Amino acid sequence: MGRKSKNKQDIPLPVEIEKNTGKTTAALRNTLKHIENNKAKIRQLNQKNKLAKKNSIPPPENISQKSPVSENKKKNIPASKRKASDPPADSSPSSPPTSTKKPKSNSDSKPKHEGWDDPSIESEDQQDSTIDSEDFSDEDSDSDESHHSDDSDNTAPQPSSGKSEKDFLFDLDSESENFPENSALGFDDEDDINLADEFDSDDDIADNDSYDYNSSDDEADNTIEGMERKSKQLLEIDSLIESDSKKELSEATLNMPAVDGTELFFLPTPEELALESEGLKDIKTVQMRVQEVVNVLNNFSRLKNPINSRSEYISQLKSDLEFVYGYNSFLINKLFDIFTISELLEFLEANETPRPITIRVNTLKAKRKQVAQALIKRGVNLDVVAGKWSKVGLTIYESPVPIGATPEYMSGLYMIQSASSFLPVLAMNPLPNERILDMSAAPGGKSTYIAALMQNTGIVFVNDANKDRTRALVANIHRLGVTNSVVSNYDGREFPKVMGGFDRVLLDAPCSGTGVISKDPSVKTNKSETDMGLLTHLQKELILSAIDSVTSNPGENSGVIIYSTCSVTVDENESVVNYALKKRPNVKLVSTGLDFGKDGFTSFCGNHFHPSLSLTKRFYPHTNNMDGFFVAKFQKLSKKSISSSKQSS
Ligand SMILES: C[S@@+](CC[C@H](N)C(=O)[O-])C[C@H]1O[C@@H](n2cnc3c(N)ncnc32)[C@H](O)[C@@H]1O
Repeated sequence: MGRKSKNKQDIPLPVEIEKNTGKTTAALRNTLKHIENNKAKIRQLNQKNKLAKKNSIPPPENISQKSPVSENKKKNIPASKRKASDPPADSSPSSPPTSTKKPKSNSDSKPKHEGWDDPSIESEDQQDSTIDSEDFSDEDSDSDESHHSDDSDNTAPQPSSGKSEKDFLFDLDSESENFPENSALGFDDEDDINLADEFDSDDDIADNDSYDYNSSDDEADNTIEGMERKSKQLLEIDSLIESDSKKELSEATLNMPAVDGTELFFLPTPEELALESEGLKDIKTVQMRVQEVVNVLNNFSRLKNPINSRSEYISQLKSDLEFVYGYNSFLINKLFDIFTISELLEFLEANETPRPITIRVNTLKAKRKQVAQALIKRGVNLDVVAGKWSKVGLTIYESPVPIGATPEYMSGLYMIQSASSFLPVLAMNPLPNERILDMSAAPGGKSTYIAALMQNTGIVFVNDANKDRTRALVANIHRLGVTNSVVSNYDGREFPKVMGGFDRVLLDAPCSGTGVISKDPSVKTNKSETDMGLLTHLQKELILSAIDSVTSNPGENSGVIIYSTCSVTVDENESVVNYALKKRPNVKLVSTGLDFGKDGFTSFCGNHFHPSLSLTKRFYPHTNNMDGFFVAKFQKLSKKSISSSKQSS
């Protein structure tokens, strides 16, 4: 992972550069140094060649095409786009050697990282090249100068000694043929290394390449084959220089300071990522990287680096979050769309710790105070549910006895139920003597609450498509003393054909469970795009059935449909509700009456929902310390109000 340090430059930069682009100077300095090392080696060979060679044999025309130098010039590659190994456009045998410390023209750019298109960086590059030419004096300048004249144009070079551009290809001659036998670059003797710091600009690559165009080793080397071979070697050297330079540039940038001098963070290199993908991934390192990347993304204009784009940081963050928290990329992407980065981290963290256990006192059998006292006597540490929004909830902090096996539990004085699952029932506001449907009811936490609020009057149809789950439903109904319920086992989509005319319907829909990950961590990985598609399709069908099951001529306070999920995804919530609004113009959204939680999205990822979606509510583990939940409340319009609204429009 890339760490960073303060800029240790000892050469004062012009104020503008320090302020705006000083961050790249260290990188460029290192890159230049590297290039100069290589150039020094090339130059040394040329000098050896010069001594050894007397004759000049002009090369055949076609061979020049293979030179990277002439290739770039032919293509007229702008300086700012050239690679580290490319010579500047004005580099030619007639260019002045940088050892003269002559300020370079703007076109005389340093090697640049591809994609650095920030103008501020470019200007720094230019500045830096001047600094570097002072930094790294060229003791060979005399000999070099004899081959150059001042050249500020960007056109094809004109050799001062009357040789054509093609001639510049033949400067390494016989010694260059020995490269492969030595080190990676073909140079390994110590003298070469000592020469490394003597050159001052990448112009010299071209200069050196073209240096000894007169030389020839022997006749064989002046054949087309020999020249081609040499050309090939040049290309290989160029490519080695380029790859090494890029690597060094990337390493050097790790030491760059931010604009304001604070430390910069850089993403891992491809090599580091490759190691990680082979299993060498350390959780602590990745956790630290998550923090660093979040910090950069939250202060991007200040802490951005010139190498990586915002989307690269984000994709690294996503992959790191998947690793640290164990999510699949499908879900991480979904969550990224919902939350800001900081909020996402809070959400993911909250999912790592269980929510407090809550119980709902069954008011059909007891009062909250009685249950609280009975449990306290058993050593249970509890309190009323925070926020005063519930009169029946107790939060259990600690219990020396299993809270699902106390005599109070067995006798139906309470139900173990997450605080968030009280909410749809409160929003529904069931009244005594009503006719109510709980379309997907098992195991019955909400339906038994509905029955309690109705004081066991009226009738509650409790339905679930899963027969096995209806057993738990029946057991809870018995335990809690519910006597106004009928249990059924239909696919909810069969309503209202099975029966209709309800005052209120609850659709606590089957969902992905992304709000209850702390209870069921398998949710982190068990859903794919396809699963989500199938699920939302079912949810849409069920909500239309729920709407259609409500009486078509409701009273002013009835005709209510509650849609809820224990998921936080927009696909399962706002999108489903918006779909229902479109498909059923006889319903509207009304306030849930819940005065906390976040308003639902009215637009999301470029999609615009009906503005009334703001009346829906979202609840999150990290903000409400309860399971993630979504609640929407529809009201069916009476025939009368539909016809009057038609008339007015
Ligand atoms: C979130 S759970 C309901 C929890 C319940 N409301 C409670 O408070 O205890 C969703 C339920 O929907 C049921 N279900 C799934 N598909 C269904 C369908 N097509 N029709 C009716 N119920 C369905 C599942 O069996 C599951 O019990």
